[in-house]
Amino acid sequence: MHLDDRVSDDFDATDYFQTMDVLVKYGGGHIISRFFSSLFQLGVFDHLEDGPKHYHEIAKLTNSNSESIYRLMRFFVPQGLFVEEKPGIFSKTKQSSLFTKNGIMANYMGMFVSDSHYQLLKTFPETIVKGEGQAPKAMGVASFWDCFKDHAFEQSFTKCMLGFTKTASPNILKHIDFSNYKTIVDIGGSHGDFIKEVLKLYPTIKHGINFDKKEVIEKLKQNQQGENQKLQLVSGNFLESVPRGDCMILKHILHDWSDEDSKTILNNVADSLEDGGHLYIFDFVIDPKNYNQHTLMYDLLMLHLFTAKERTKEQWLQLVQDRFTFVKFIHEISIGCIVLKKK
Ligand SMILES: C[S@@+](CC[C@H](N)C(=O)[O-])C[C@H]1O[C@@H](n2cnc3c(N)ncnc32)[C@H](O)[C@@H]1O
Repeated sequence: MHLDDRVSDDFDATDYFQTMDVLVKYGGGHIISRFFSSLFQLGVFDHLEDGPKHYHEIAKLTNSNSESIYRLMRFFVPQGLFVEEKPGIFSKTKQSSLFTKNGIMANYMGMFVSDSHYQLLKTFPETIVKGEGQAPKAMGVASFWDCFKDHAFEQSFTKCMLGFTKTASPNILKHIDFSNYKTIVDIGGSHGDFIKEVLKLYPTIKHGINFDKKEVIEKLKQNQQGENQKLQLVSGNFLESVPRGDCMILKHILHDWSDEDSKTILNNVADSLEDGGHLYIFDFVIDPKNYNQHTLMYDLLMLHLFTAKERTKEQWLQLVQDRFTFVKFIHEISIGCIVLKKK
């Protein structure tokens, strides 16, 4: 090796591990993803639910090689997925329970590690070159939402969103008081889980409307007989109109849409919002002084899927200013929350 081929002389152990971190996390993300999905496929998370177990027992239960399963589980201890309580004895954590076969994140996880998701990202470099999302091209559709014509896809997406909501709802409900509203409308409410939680917590709310695309609402109607009498399932297109209410929710909606389409949605919301009512937008807020990598990952995913984006505080304020007055950001809400009043 020539001397010039080496990194500089002050490249020390810290630099070495930082480089390896970058390599493993970004270059080798797919490697770790396969490790993780193996745990999921073998049902390792499920087997820890009823108490800590020695890896020999996990190996028996999953029909696996003892030493291999030990090494796989050990890999995820630093990530906080398991605790190795005593040598060879592993216990579950808050995180591992979410990834059991019926766990809240199981569907999300299933989608992330599926071959079709890998396929979907093959066109990502083209997205960057063109500045327009090429995921629909990789999926063979004109727009991502066309995939909903395939019921299996729609169901799997809806279950993913349910996982997202289940993890975010407790934090949202802790920081917002919905008690003064009469009619709450969840626009693009998908599975309807969020509005059901709100109705359960606030018996004074008279009416809840879960509004979404026809494909989503029809499926919900088939499965939800005899549920909450106050909950109405309404189908439609939020680019055309939305139902009336004094509390409007847009949760993980506007980050799927360009500024132009978002303004159309916001106009329709303003037209249907009762005087004195509020709009709650739940979407990430990019803080350039404190970047959050999770938010920035979704920003790129939104670009790839929808030619859309996550927004900074300033971008949000500019987007809503034609029809809404800014009330506040609720910073305690992990997924971001902007509260607005109609102008
Ligand atoms: C990213 S999901 C968010 C779901 C839900 N709000 C949540 O946070 O879990 C976007 C939702 O918007 C719905 N959607 C997409 N286009 C729509 C349209 N034109 N009219 C009504 N709903 C639409 C989708 O069916 C989907 O349920």
